[in-house]
Amino acid sequence: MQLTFYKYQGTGNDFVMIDNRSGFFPKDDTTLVARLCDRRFGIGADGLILLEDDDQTDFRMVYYNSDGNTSSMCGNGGRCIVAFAKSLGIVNDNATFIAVDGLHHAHIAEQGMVSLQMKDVDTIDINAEFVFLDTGSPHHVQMEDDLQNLDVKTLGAQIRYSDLYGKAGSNVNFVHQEDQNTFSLRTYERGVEDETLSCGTGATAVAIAMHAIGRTSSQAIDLNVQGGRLRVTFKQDGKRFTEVFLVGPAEFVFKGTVSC
Ligand SMILES: N[C@@H](CCC[C@H](N)C(=O)O)C(=O)O
Repeated sequence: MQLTFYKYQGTGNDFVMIDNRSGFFPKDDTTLVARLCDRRFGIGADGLILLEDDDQTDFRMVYYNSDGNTSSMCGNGGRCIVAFAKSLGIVNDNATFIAVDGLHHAHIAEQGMVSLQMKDVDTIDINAEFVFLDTGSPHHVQMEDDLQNLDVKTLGAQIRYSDLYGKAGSNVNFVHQEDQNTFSLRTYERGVEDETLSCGTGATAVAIAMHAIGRTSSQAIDLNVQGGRLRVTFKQDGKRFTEVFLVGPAEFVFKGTVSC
């Protein structure tokens, strides 16, 4: 089969995008997805995303990690698929789509910045050493003094596979506070099993966690990730975080065909 694909990236979190409105893609072929995402034997990406038709919304997002398995929500991928849908003429500057964690609204602003509404968060597990919360995907968040010299792959894997998270595992974020409303983070991603240059649900989790533990009182938080900068805004209603938006760039890289 000759497969046409589009490569997108959002702050360095990169994705193979496929227009599957015709339903041609073999969705259960884990080996194929993993091979397409492989950086040596395939196109190379942190994940693969199918854009599909949906009856109620503009489109459906189906997300796979680079290990070939479908997973929970991908925030950067959600921003990238909105840019992809616009390039296909499916949406203009506003989009509504369905993903594994439910309905999402998004807006494309000037210079291609995509603002994506994330799910509300009302359960935050605060511990002495870390915070755990689900922003569409599960995230462990812990503070670090020396973020730049941290062995994120080794430490992240230890936490991801620890008894804390059992079989399901978790994504793991290491955070350093820069100023009142700016944090730097590095993320180990489940399903990629490595550090990625950015994780959108991770940045969202860090922003909400830092507010929840009193590190900031701001409701507009800047996040330095390895591949750029993201912003997360939200409203707080008691223990519930609502109107959560993840904002950042989403860029087309190249289009190609591959035989598979
Ligand atoms: N890169 C993503 C997160 C993708 C899902 C994650 N790897 C998981 O399986 O939990 C993002 O931008 O949110």
